[in-house]
Amino acid sequence: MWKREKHLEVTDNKIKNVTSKVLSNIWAKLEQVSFDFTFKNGKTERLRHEVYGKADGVAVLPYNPTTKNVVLSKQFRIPMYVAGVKNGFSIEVVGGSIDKNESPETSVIRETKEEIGYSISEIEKVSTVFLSPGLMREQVHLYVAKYTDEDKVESGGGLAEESEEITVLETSFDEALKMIENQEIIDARTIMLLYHLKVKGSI
Ligand SMILES: Nc1nc2c(ncn2[C@@H]2O[C@H](COP(=O)(O)OP(=O)(O)O[C@H]3O[C@H](CO)[C@@H](O)[C@H](O)[C@@H]3O)[C@@H](O)[C@H]2O)c(=O)[nH]1
Ligand SMILES: [Mg+2]
Repeated sequence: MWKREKHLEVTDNKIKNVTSKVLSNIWAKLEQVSFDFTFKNGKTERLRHEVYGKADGVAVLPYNPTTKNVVLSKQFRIPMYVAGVKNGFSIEVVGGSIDKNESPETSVIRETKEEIGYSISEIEKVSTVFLSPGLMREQVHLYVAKYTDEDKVESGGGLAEESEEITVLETSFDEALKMIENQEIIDARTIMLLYHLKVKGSI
């Protein structure tokens, strides 16, 4: 199982007496964490902060170096809708929450088949990132993966039993980059992975 090396030495003397109270635990857990924080001037204060999260997540950008295409997905995102953005429809990389007892790699392969119908095997790790460090404890493992047309084995579209309705969107890499510039793509994971391919010159 993936584990980030913890840098406890940095915070050892600054943070003490960490306690947590669960405020809500329906889909994910919302905790109120209390802790003693010692400021640079030596003063210590008891602080409280809300932290939200479920499991960690994965996201993957499949790319085809021969056709210079990438495969994205389009789906309704209620948090975006509530924020008043783009009618709530978001163009994104494949991704989701890691199931219990699943490795990030197995999760990437499962989500790719469920959401866009591709069977991928050559996955390449890019990074593990926090998307909203002031709110979320979730860490998202980011990947890119080469695919060919032969890897399309199912229609995709997401799981009906999870009320998912996903449109598969195969598009040229250049077109995807333009969609970042014109704000059609505003999901951070998607922007990171498209720019990763560009910087590395992988496509
Ligand atoms: N987030 C969320 N999802 C819910 C809820 N109730 C049901 N779901 C359903 O659970 C499924 C989750 O699908 P995934 O593919 O696993 O996740 P995702 O929504 O694509 O991924 C996003 O949310 C994950 C947490 O749920 C994150 O781990 C991931 O990084 C990303 O932000 C979706 O069909 C979603 O509608 C809820 O209260 N909250
Ligand atoms: Mg998903």
